[in-house]
Amino acid sequence: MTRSPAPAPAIFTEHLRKVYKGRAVVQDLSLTVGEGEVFGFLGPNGAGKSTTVKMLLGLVMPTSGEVRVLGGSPQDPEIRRQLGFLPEQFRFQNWMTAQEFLQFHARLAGMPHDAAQRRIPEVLELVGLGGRGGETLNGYSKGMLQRAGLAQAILARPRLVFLDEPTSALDPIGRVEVREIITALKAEGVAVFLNSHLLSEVEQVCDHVAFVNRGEVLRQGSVRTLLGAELQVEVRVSQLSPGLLQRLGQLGSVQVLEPAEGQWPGLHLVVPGEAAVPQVARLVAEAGADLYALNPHHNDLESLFLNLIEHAGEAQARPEPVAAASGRGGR
Ligand SMILES: Nc1ncnc2c1ncn2[C@@H]1O[C@H](COP(=O)(O)OP(=O)(O)OP(=O)(O)O)[C@@H](O)[C@H]1O
Repeated sequence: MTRSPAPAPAIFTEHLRKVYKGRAVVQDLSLTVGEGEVFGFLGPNGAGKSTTVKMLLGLVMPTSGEVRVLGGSPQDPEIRRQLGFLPEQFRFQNWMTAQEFLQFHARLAGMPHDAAQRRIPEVLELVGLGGRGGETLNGYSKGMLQRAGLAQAILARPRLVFLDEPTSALDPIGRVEVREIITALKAEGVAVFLNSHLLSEVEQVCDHVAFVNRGEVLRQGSVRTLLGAELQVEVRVSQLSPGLLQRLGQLGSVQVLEPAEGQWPGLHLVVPGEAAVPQVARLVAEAGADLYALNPHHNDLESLFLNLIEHAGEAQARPEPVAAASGRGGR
């Protein structure tokens, strides 16, 4: 019986750890990112995201633990050739035109000259710089530079791309375009490892996410599972009788809102799914009240993130102030 080997994940790490000056800035990091998956790596400033990316790219040696990208070592030039990287702070060769800059990176990536000549106008078009490739980079705006950086990252048709804050300098149109590029990469089977503080964007484009804080994964999973089917519903009515409150309480957890000048009495309900929404309307009508607002919305990554970080802060921060933390974790 022949057994075909399972395809290697795009990224695999186990118990990955990095210690700087006696302090573990990444600890016990175990991640798997599948081929063609868009993975969001999220955390507050200083959480260890860039250090992790550098270890995945083979630019920083882990203190301990295992890293495999595309089934091999990130130190292997054959593997590196298949990786793309857009760092947050790219140092551009400003005196070059965008075309020269991409030709330079094509040579670094070992692309044959003819293939590069065909590919460069294609990627310039893709990132919205079609017709601007002949201009020198020192005349580019911040957003144009970020687009040029993205063109560089996808130039050599990588199988895995690391994008560190790829939309930080872009206007809303540019952000939508980058999301479309990421979706197109995914459709071609390219895996994308995305660092971004723009959680609404991450939510739209990522399949899986991991939340990190102080070098540790707090939670990881598919966006769908993490956000769940649960709904938050804001309800405003002409009168909130104890009977109505009691019946609504049977649908889910209820929090009565503070009465405010000029606003109808209101409450927040957390219900298990959409089926509860028309039931709310029915119960209000049955109680003889008028319904002024019924606003259901799903949890979002931002509130999940804030919640996780807040709880992690409570658990982690108290006993060990940051300055004292330098003694912990070094092996
Ligand atoms: N070369 C280094 N030497 C010493 N400490 C370092 C080094 N690089 C990073 N650190 C420390 O490691 C911690 C994590 O830094 P890292 O840049 O990985 O965080 P980050 O999550 O990418 O932050 P940000 O969102 O602000 O970019 C920080 O406390 C940082 O000061």
